[in-house]
Amino acid sequence: SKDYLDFKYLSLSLSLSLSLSLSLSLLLPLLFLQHDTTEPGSIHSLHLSGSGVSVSRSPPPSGIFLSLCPPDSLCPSHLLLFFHSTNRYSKDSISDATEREKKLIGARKGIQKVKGHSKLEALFKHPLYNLPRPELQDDDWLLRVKTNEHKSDRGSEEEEMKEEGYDKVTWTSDVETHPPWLRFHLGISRWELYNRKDPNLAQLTHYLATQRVLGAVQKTGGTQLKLLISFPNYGKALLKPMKQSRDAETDANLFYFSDFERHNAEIAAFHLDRLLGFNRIPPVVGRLINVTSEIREITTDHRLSRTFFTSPVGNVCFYGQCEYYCSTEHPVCGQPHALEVSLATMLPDLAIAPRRSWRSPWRRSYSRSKLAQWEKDPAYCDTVKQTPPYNHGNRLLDVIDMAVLDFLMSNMDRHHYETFEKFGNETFLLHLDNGRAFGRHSRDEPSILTPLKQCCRIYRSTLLRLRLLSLPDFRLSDVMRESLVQDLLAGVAPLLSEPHISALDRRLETVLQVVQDCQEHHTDVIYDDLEGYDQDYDQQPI
Ligand SMILES: Nc1ncnc2c1ncn2[C@@H]1O[C@H](COP(=O)(O)OP(=O)(O)OP(=O)(O)O)[C@@H](O)[C@H]1O
Ligand SMILES: [Mn+2]
Repeated sequence: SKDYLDFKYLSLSLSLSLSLSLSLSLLLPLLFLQHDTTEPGSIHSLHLSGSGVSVSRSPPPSGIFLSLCPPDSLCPSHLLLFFHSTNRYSKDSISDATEREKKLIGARKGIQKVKGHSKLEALFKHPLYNLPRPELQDDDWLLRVKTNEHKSDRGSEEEEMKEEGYDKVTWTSDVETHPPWLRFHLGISRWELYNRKDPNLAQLTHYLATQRVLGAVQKTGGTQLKLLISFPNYGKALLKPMKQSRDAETDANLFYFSDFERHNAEIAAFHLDRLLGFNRIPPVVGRLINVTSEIREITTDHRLSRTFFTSPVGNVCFYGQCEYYCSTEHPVCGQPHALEVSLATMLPDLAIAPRRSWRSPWRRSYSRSKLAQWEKDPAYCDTVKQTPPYNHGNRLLDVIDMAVLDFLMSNMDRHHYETFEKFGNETFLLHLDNGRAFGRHSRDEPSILTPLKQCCRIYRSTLLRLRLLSLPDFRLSDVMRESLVQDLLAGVAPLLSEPHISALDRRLETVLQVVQDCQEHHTDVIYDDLEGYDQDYDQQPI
């Protein structure tokens, strides 16, 4: 029997408008097949076709993946095909982890014992966090392993596969066979980046926090230093280093576009987004990295390695090459080797799952002197409402969700957001790049809420969850504290200082107040996305 992997957009996004034969002759010398022949199910053929690449192999289909390496990755060629036969993500991966990490895991277990009256658990049990999900069709998944194609030439083999359970469900939810990052990719749908209840999420964060670092190179794109880290089993993560102490508040005279990126903001943003019920930020974990053994000694990136030096007090430092803050004056330093970093799960490669980047209508001017249009025109939302894609569907409401998230964490740097091209305009918005959040706790930035204030529109489900989070039993600051403690790095130091955590409650009150003010002056403020569900969510015991 045969299984087909078929990534529709492959040839398109590779810009291989060349003929098939030309593509074949160009690509084949570049192919590196990495296949563990001790595992069952060897590959017996490979097809390049107009619609992409498909692979057929003998059963059981315990795992095949095809990956295209970005230009700035460690791949030895432009195109790599990886074939995961099975379970190379070994369960004893912890044994790879350092002693230090083991200690951290110990610390985390200690924390888990305090369960029983967990506000976080109570929150996630609430019906508002367990809404019926729309049934997903084939094209609602970002990546699908096609098993029903070529049905006619399969015949009885197809039946056989079904009997043995090798249907789509097996491919996408069999937690045993794929490494966690791959299961994460296969779980991305039109409406959310991950399912909060998917047990793979914990495995994915554990994987990021403990797997051996195989490679570290600078990631191009963006303005500040970040590294692309690679792990065994081809997992990858985006690393942002710690640059300033936890308690440092951003200088009030610095413009938002001059602010440093914060590793803990990336981590905290992931937790906050999940607590709001959005699930639109790729999982991010904190980790201590040894800058010498896990970056300097293994990197193949000379532009990076030549920026290493030892500071006057004997710490190993580097600064890399980038537009902002990549100089001797702004070093990233270990103590003497250990450095706190954030590691964000990488989304599927752009060649497999292209994304579209959208300029935010409420983007700041990124100028010291100019105001943006939205700052000058109180009726700005009327213009936005008439402009595609905001004139149709839920896009405006999604931007308002994003503004609420950004206001709570005081992120002024949301110049763009992204969507997966495959899903067109009917899809969730990715909230990437949160490094400039949580800069100041003593001040709120009201202008971040402008989309909500000017449009006076919000999803009912979002509003109800915000109200829930303002109640003592689910208080946002408390669930945030509890959620952040799950990160291994919390064993080193709390990921957010208390003033940042309590600022969340204050800002949440402001959001609710803005909605109330809207309701006093407008009808139609609340968009009822819960219509048709039989439960009365307002009446839930709280
Ligand atoms: N988890 C991720 N997986 C894949 N790509 C990502 C991920 N996070 C960010 N990116 C991509 O990398 C680019 C740069 O990342 P990021 O925006 O965090 O860096 P930055 O230096 O802050 O950028 P900028 O200066 O433009 O704000 C983003 O535009 C995004 O497309
Ligand atoms: Mn940024």
